[in-house]
Amino acid sequence: MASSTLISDTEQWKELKAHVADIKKTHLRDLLRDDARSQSMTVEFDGILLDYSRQQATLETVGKLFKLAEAASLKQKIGRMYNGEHINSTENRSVLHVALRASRDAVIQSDGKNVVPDVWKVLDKIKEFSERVRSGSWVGATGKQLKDVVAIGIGGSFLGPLFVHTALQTDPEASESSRGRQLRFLANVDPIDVARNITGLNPETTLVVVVSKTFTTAETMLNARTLREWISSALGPSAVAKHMVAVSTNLTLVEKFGIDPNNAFAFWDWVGGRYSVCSAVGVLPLSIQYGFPVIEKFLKGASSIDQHVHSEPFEKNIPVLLGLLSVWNVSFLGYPARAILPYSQALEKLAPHIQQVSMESNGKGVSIDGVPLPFEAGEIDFGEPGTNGQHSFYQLIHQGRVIPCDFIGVVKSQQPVYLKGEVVSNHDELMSNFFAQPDALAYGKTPEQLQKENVPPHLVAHKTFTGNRPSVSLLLPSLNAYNIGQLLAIYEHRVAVQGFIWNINSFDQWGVELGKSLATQVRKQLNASRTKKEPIQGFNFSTTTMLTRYLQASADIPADPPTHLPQI
Ligand SMILES: O=P(O)(O)OC[C@H]1O[C@](O)(CO)[C@@H](O)[C@@H]1O
Repeated sequence: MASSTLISDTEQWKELKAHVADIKKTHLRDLLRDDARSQSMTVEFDGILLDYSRQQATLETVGKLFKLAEAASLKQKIGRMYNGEHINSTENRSVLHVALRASRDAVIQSDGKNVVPDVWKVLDKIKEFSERVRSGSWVGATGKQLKDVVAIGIGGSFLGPLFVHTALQTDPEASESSRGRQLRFLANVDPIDVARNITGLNPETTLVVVVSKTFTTAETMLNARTLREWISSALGPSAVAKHMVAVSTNLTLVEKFGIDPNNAFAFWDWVGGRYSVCSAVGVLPLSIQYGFPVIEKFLKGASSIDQHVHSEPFEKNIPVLLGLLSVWNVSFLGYPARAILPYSQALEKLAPHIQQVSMESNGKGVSIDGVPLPFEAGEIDFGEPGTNGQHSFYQLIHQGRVIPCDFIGVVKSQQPVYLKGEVVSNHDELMSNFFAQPDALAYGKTPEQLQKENVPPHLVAHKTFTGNRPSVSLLLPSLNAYNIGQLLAIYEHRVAVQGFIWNINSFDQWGVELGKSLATQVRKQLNASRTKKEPIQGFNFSTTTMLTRYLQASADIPADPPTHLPQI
């Protein structure tokens, strides 16, 4: 496909469009009778089992999707990513998060330079620094050990590390190695988030890690200044050197902020924010919390999937299959959302993280060449761990709108519980639901079945489940650092695959800029109105009314208040 051609203009896309009518005639209830079909829709790699037999798809559909992948030059695009070409064309950058978890001897080029030695230089520095903090050879300004870490960052500088931290917290090895330590995340510029983060912490024993790719993000920088004040008002300004470190691509601004460049951990413009958890963004705070050896396992898990995506034929390639099926669901079957449903409480932050990875990457309206898309790209991602979600939004998924679901299960619980006399273990109870829900969605329940059960006629319609609702199931052997890395990389690559098929740029995010610049105008107005009583100017009636009310109702706040930090 020539780069300026819309994928929707290709024969392969049109064939899939025409094929939708064939699929609409089928029901998963019938498709699932064909064991040979189901068997060929099961793929295993490195301990992970993917079953996509509950997709509204036949083997013919999958064949057509592979042809679409060919038309979209998917293999070549994946290759171009791994070769360090500037596939993020609107920012003129390579996209090389795979280099962040490559082995020490790998060679991955960006702009003619092997970037792997730079990656390992930073990883070695993190290993050394995290060991010093953990062992107490790096202490705070008053000589006390730094037991607690507050990581300040937002978006990609927050969600990925929070996901991995939450997933590791209950892993036996990780929880053992983090005994006596706390890791907190300060993301929102809301001062309540500051209050929540510093409550119960002592500046003397706290290390603040400021994480920002650009080191200009308004929320992060204000939070960084706030915690700098928290430290220096308690321990004196010179304490900042011992209590604040940074992760950024912009080391000049780090130094300007007052953080010693020796205590800064670099990453590079070829790492997108939402793909940065495997850089110092995630590896530094997580290594301080859990120790570098645990986090190295996480990187190895992600690397295993990186190699799989790059080399495995599409028929057996888990992220490619998942990506193609998502394109099928969104662009052909017209399902705009996707539910991420991990049957593991440890994965409670997976959906929020993937929400950014997916929606910031693929929520685009034009092709990579700037041509408006005549089809919808991207999807609405949301989710909750099972079984909690079952008692919340599953009603809509079962009887309301059709939402393709990702069911993620784990064979061995991080924290098994067995109670003598119970029918099954607590984890088996959880997993009973993991196995049941996909079939409930696929098969549904017919009026005939209900009548046989003597359901009163006036309730039959209410109790009918139409079924034919698609899902995929992913079964992980366990949930240790390695598996968490695998899961992360599966989702990262799946999202990229979708973008490659849609021929959009999944690696820029211009859509976040407009709101930011309007907030700058409001910030200026608030300052001018509070300090110089300047009238509100340049806003429409609605915003002017709201701003007026806000300023009038908070007129008791002094124009130049003294520094005040949360007191709870
Ligand atoms: O790491 P930074 O530069 O502070 O950016 C934080 C986040 O802000 C965004 O630019 C969106 O506003 C994300 O893409 C990014 O992850």
